[in-house]
Amino acid sequence: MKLLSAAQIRELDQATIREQRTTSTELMERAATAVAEWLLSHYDPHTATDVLLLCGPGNNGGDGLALARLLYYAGYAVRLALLPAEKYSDDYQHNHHVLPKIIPVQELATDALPDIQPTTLVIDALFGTGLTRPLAGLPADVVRHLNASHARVVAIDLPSGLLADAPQPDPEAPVVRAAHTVSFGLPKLAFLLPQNAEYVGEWHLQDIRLSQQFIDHADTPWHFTRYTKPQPDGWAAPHTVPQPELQLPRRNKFAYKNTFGHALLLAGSRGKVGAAVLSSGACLRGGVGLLTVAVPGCGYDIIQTTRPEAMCLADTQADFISELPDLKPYQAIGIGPGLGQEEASRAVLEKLLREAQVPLVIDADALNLLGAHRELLDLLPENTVLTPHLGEFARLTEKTKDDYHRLDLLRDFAQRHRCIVVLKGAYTATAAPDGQVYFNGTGNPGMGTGGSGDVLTGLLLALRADQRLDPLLATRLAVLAHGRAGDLAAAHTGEAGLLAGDLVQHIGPALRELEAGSLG
Ligand SMILES: NC(=O)C1=CN([C@@H]2O[C@H](COP(=O)(O)OP(=O)(O)OC[C@H]3O[C@@H](n4cnc5c(N)ncnc54)[C@H](OP(=O)(O)O)[C@@H]3O)[C@@H](O)[C@H]2O)[C@@H](O)CC1
Ligand SMILES: Nc1ncnc2c1ncn2[C@@H]1O[C@H](COP(=O)(O)OP(=O)(O)O)[C@@H](O)[C@H]1O
Ligand SMILES: [K+]
Repeated sequence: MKLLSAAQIRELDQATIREQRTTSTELMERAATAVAEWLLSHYDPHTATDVLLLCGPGNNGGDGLALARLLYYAGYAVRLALLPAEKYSDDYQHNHHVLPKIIPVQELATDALPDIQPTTLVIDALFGTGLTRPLAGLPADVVRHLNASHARVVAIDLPSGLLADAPQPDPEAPVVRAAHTVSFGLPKLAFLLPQNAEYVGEWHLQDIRLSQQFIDHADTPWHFTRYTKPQPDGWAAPHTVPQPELQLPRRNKFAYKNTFGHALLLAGSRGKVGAAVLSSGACLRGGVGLLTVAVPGCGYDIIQTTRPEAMCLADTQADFISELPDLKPYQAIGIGPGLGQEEASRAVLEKLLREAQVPLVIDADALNLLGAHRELLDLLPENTVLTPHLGEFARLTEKTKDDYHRLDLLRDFAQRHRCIVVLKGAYTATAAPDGQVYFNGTGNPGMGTGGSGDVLTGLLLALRADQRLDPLLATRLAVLAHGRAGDLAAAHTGEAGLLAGDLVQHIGPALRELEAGSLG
């Protein structure tokens, strides 16, 4: 699904109204109803006995007013605190007019801030996508007061004070710290960045039937991929995004192992042969036709014992890789997990970049070697896949000012070097050579454990060797399936107990789901 800018979201609202011959008032009612439904399924009116709605003067505040009415009729004890302003949006005024008179309303002032107890459920409807400047004066006082209360906050659309698509111009200005953000239709770029996690909390999307036609035609470099469980009868909600062609093709009855390719993995050094074990396991479970693992001498027996399905080439050096095998047999080559940064291994990497005629996957120490020898970047063959985590990415580029700056660097790097960069993290961002960026919605914090990245490299290598998949599809599928394997594994082990080896065990089921699954 696409991520749109604040300006595009405003146009989307207008397009929806035009296309569906509805009114902005009706659209606001849909939005408020969607939030009310979410609240009803998360907070029982009998236990949420004090619900305070903070409303600003625009349509976000209008959502809050409409929601107050709906919650009142649903049996919640609601009260309102309104920001005074010179002008209010039309729909705000409408919803103010139709508010049941019985709901207590307070006008906010610096010396009249609302009573907020830790047990109060606060709905933040101060500002949404219409924020034009950092919060100051009374709105800032209200937000500071709210944040100091430690009450549970549910933000409508966006935590107030946060921009949907850009860094905060004034880092000192306050932003609401929400436990939950309930947003409409599409996620916002701001939700996916670690620097905003403390404000956004958990985010949730509610469908309000925004114009699919507008979304389909909207121009944006940002995309979000999540896994949604297929409905039993193949039914998909009408206003989820059209199903992108992000499925693993089923295996043809007469497919032979050549179809799935012969991969070469160069991995491991003394003390880090485990990385080669994990990565090769993932490659095999990823469905590769044949796998050869090149390891230093010390890794030979280990690979032969733990991965009988793979062939193994032992380097003449015992502790690190110093030789590049003959590349002719292979359809894809991966290098990096546990490699170490010996000069001889750097030379192998350079030779590989100069000689390889097939897809490459570059990870871990191979990335660190590229960072330390930037002249090698000019040798990267087109569509090479690089899989840095944040630290490796900083070594490849520069120290970043904030998450938005990092995204700029990411797009720039992929475009300049004509390669695919998988920037790993909670919402792994895959940048394509054309500057498009795909955030991944699968995975969990249990995957923050040694070896998880090695597993991704192996899986990616398998899908890059698969002759049926193009480079970007293979990469996006691998990232999606890797996270999904993490989610399936965590269902058994819990997040804390998750090991990278568990990811390997769940790659098969994750890929099987993607064969039949639907994605949005
Ligand atoms: N459109 C639709 O049909 C639908 C929209 N929906 C909802 O509308 C929301 C967007 O509404 P919106 O565009 O009215 O903007 P909103 O976030 O309420 O803020 C604008 C107001 O705040 C003011 N203001 C801004 N910055 C300020 C500051 N720092 N300090 C003080 N004031 C500041 C600004 O005043 P001004 O800048 O003119 O001074 C203006 O009065 C969106 O997030 C979603 O919740 C849903 O109902 C679905 C249907
Ligand atoms: N909080 C999280 N949510 C989702 N995925 C995560 C999270 N933390 C880590 N991961 C995933 O786990 C993997 C960790 O990779 P990496 O940092 O290279 O680990 P290692 O070097 O130990 O193999 C990446 O694919 C990353 O996206
Ligand atoms: K808000």
